[in-house]
Amino acid sequence: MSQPARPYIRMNGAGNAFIVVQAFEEPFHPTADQVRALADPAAGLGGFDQLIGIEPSETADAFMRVWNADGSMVETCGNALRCVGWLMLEATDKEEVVIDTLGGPTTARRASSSVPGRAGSGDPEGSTTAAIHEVTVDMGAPRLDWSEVPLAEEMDTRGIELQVGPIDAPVLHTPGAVSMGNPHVVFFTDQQDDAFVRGSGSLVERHPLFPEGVNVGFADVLDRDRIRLRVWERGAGLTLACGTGACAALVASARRGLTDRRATVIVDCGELTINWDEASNHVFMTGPVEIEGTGFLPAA
Ligand SMILES: N[C@H](CCC[C@H](N)C(=O)O)C(=O)O
Repeated sequence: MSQPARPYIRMNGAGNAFIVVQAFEEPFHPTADQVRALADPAAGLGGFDQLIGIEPSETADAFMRVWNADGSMVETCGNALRCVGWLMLEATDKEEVVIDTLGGPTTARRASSSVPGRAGSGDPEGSTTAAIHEVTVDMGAPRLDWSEVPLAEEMDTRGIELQVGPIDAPVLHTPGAVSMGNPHVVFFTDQQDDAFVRGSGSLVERHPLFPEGVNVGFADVLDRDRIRLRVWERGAGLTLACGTGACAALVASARRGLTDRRATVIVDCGELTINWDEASNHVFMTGPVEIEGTGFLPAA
């Protein structure tokens, strides 16, 4: 008998696109090839940046498994933690939920009541067809030692020895390096057009300095509490938002004295509020969650 079709929820976190599969009752372990096939627009899912599985956990309310569109299974995903956090908050009716990942445990709670999304087609202003919810995730402490990012050799992660472009006039240089459970390098630049981000991001993503690859941030610090950020994501390319990337950009900026410990990170499709709390050393990320629709995965 053929397997019953598997339901999914299509969600986004500030534009970062996810297909979310509930795997509490039945395991969900797609191969890398199957993930890539599902990510292909020909699969009819509309493409995604990450595929997300929600699994049972003995130590948390759920375990979140993350696959990039290229099929790689990775440690964590900040925007998806808000989305899964919202689903678990709704399902458990708890004030906060613990979501474990390969990058460590995190905690999610509602940041405020749902706010109206875009007005429905022809509906009067304020009525909505898509509710947008604000969720705060405690992402835990940033990992700042070179060996935790990880880098291939010992360096000061506040500004590592890496440049892109001609040696005498590099277009990018001396980025910060941070792990939020997954590896990030953050360049400080106002060059953020698609071609530049794609060209240099794809170069750095697989640079030998990053043995596990790296997510490449392009941070334009606008003032002490505002950063404009674009990210070339490891295994997914240029995305509309990157939650762990926003956390890494704030931490890297604060470590260089460019911002305070709290800032609004402006991404292509919205804003994330990032607070690197001094007392706990934890990074808190607040941002939107949108449920776009549901469907069934094509047969394997
Ligand atoms: N591409 C990332 C995973 C997704 C991160 C991003 N979508 C986020 O919201 O944090 C990596 O390979 O580490």
